[in-house]
Amino acid sequence: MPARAKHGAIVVLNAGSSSVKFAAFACEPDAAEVAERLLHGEIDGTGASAKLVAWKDDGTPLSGEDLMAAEAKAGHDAHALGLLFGWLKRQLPDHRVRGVAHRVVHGGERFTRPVRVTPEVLAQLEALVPLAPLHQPHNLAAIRAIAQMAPALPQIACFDTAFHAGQDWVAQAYALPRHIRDAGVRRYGFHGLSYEYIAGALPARLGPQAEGRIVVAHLGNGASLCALRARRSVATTMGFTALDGLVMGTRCGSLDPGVVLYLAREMHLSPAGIEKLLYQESGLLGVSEISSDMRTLEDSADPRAAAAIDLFVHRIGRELGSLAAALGGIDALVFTAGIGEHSRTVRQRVCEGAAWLGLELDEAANQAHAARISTPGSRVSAWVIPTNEELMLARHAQALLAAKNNR
Ligand SMILES: Nc1ncnc2c1ncn2[C@@H]1O[C@H](COP(=O)(O)OP(=O)(O)O)[C@@H](O)[C@H]1O
Ligand SMILES: CC(=O)OP(=O)(O)O
Ligand SMILES: [Mg+2]
Repeated sequence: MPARAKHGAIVVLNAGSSSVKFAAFACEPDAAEVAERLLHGEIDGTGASAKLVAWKDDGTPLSGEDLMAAEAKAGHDAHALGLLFGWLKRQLPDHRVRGVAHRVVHGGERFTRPVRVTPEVLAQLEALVPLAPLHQPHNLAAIRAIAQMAPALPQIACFDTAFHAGQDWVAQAYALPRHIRDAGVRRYGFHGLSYEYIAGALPARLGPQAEGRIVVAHLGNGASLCALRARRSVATTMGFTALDGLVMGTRCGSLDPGVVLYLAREMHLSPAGIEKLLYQESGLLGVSEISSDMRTLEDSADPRAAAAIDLFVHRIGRELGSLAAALGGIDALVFTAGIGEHSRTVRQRVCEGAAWLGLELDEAANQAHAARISTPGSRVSAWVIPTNEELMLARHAQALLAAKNNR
């Protein structure tokens, strides 16, 4: 029997700090755009508490023994990702997987656009592991696991840092000696795939205002703000690493560098101990001593949970003022990612704190998770736009593969 002609598909993997999101999109070799999403899912959490869920795009839940095994191996583990990839391929019997796109958090100075992964590229990305210890090792482990299973399959790395690469020098520089800057120590910024997706989604929602002065609040387990002018990144709260800026699930956000010196000299913490403290034991978890998860904190009656949320909201307000200053004013505020899309309380408190900027919250719209949550008369509009990093990954991979085909 002649083999059936197969459609093309692109698989995408988005390994964040608290989850691995995955999806497959249909796309033909020369098409300008990816077609429909075929399936999607998520491994939420790591270790014993990891939960793995997947759905076809019509909403039908998917399951399978490999998926359960991947769950048992817990999330970021390379073997689990290998199992997951094998399972994904079997879910797509009518499709030939043409490529796998990965979110890679740090691209450093060199990678400012998506790139096909080669052994040389992988080595360069490896050197950036110290700059993104919560993410980069998992991103690269996934690439390696799939390369072992399917050595000829194109893998495409898409960078969280790339969207910010065009910022002005002043937005990127630290006031450190020049030779330190020349060694690559500067602000990079992250969550770029999310901001790029939102920038693309703005015109349909905001009309001409989309080209104005906009702050996007990506509030997930990692959290940052990005100032957009004409839909380009002008400034952002994360810096050299994804530690800077806002309070996050387990990360401290902005910190006087004198604290790091004090921890080392006076409290005798090693570099590894400081890294663990700042990346994994601080933020909402460190302040509340309860959880890094906003849902758990919002459900808790413990005053320490309330204090952690207070600090989270306070820091957003301060950083929002800073980005509004960088933009010379603000026309719109957009909420996205896990907390931004789902937490009415956080959105309400952030918007109330931004009243001085001219933002008036529409409480009913906020309660209803409406797309626009500011009043019609509000000078600054406020929005909730679900992000879609996975679609951005698929689009980048498709563009890169199509460019290769057409050469
Ligand atoms: N309904 C909800 N209410 C409040 N917070 C929520 C809700 N759903 C998800 N979150 C929060 O979103 C965060 C995870 O965001 P997400 O963007 O998925 O994370 P990641 O950075 O791993 O991609 C967690 O703090 C989680 O508690
Ligand atoms: C860069 C970053 O913090 O990513 P995430 O929010 O997915 O952890
Ligand atoms: Mg994320």
